[in-house]
Amino acid sequence: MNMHETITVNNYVNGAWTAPSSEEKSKSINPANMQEIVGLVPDSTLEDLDRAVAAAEAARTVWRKLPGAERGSLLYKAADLLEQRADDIGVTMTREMGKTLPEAKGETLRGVAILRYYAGEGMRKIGDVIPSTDADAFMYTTRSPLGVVGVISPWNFPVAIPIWKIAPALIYGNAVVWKPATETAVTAAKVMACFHDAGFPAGVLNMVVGSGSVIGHGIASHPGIHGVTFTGSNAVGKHVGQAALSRGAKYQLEMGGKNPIIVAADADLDLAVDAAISGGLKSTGQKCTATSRVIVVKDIYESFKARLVEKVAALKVGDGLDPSTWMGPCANESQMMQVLDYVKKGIEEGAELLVGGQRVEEKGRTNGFYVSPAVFDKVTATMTIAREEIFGPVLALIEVDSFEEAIQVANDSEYGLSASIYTKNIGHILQFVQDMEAGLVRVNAETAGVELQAPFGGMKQSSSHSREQGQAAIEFFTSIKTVFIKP
Ligand SMILES: NC(=O)C1=CN([C@@H]2O[C@H](COP(=O)(O)OP(=O)(O)OC[C@H]3O[C@@H](n4cnc5c(N)ncnc54)[C@H](OP(=O)(O)O)[C@@H]3O)[C@@H](O)[C@H]2O)C=CC1
Ligand SMILES: O=C(O)CCC(=O)C(=O)O
Repeated sequence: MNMHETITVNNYVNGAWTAPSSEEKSKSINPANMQEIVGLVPDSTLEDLDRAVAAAEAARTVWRKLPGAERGSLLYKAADLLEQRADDIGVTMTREMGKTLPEAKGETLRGVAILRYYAGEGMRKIGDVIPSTDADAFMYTTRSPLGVVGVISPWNFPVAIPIWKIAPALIYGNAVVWKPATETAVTAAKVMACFHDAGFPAGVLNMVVGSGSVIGHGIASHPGIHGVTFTGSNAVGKHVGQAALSRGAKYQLEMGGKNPIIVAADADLDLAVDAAISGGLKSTGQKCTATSRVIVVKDIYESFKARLVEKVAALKVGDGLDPSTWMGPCANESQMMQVLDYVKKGIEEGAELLVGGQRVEEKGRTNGFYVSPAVFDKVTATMTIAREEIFGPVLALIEVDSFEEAIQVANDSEYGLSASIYTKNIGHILQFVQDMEAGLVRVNAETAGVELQAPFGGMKQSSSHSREQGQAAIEFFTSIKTVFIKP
């Protein structure tokens, strides 16, 4: 396929690519070069959504009654196809939302591994035998799928996040209606094509592309959708949760983070600097698990800061398809403006910008949404850049007097998604693990980078307190049924 072909995206409903009922289309543009149109993306209507929900409703009973191993074999086929197409899908992702090609391809292969993991779930246990007080009775638990599940996914992991929602939904016997982020609808269509070519029965998985306010809201409020799983911003997540709750549907929300890395006095400084950079700036800081608060104990503050600034200043910003690029552009103009606004606010509130934080408009990069990675010094816990999710390449350095103060500052956030510490002190490690209010705590490792076989989710405002991925996913995508049988 020509790398610069403009792709027209359609919906996928009842086993077929389907033109939406509205002719309206928006352009998906390359954030590294806004003149390049990657795709034309439909603005579907509620009529399109209704068709997809009806198709899922019609398909769900036969799908649920298939043996888990048969559902799994289709997921294995989809995984093989995704693997075969990983180069093309990686390039499409980079062109559509800007992350570098190695990251985009790595994410696609992570999608393959997630599909294979959940394919295997079709052969694993779904219940327990529980002794009854009645000696003649047999009591056990089994699991029922929810029915039709709505998946609302964001643009920052356009392959991995939808797959870690769709794959468990399907393997546990649900039918799915998926609304991908408009920003990455072309990538989504290529993922959808893998499921289509794998031969899933019509109606089991449907994709409707359209705006969040129409199709996303439509999914959250649709009486034919029994469960909604969402990843994205806090404001939208809360709205989705409320809409689902008000009609008694199950919901799961994964939202923002303001993730801290604590650098203790005995940390290996080179490793800690690399972790702050990788955790905070890979994917242009556009991860919910991105490091954004770097909390450093005073003894080593100056030497950590000097090493960090030197390395950040040397990072190469550019088109993610260029192999020499370390960090790509922001995913779109509004993300870039959001980052620049936070930089401005940081300066206005008294933080000192040590490096970066500027729009990059040098030769060859005038057409993209490039921002140089930023490091702020003299950040206090009350400043906006220490409290709100920036979702961009900005690190806020916070100096503390002691390890105890570091933990207290790290917990001083409405979010609680991930947190990391660099130290060799076993006492501090144990205290960090115990006291840190976050769903994912990592010791001598960066804040980002979740493993597909482990539960993932946040505390406080970062999630609806449920967990995704690993075997934890079964809790959302099924209901427990307790069975009591007496002869
Ligand atoms: N935690 C995370 O992983 C993510 C966090 N974010 C945060 O959100 C900010 C904004 O990014 P943005 O893409 O706008 O995130 P949103 O929360 O708006 O988007 C996430 C998904 O929700 C959909 N959506 C939007 N509005 C509604 C609605 N009213 N009802 C139901 N669904 C809706 C979007 O559709 P559409 O694409 O059509 O808008 C998209 O599919 C980022 O700067 C970042 O702070 C963003 C992405 C991921
Ligand atoms: O850190 C990761 O690998 C996952 C991040 C994530 O889930 C997100 O940004 O939404």
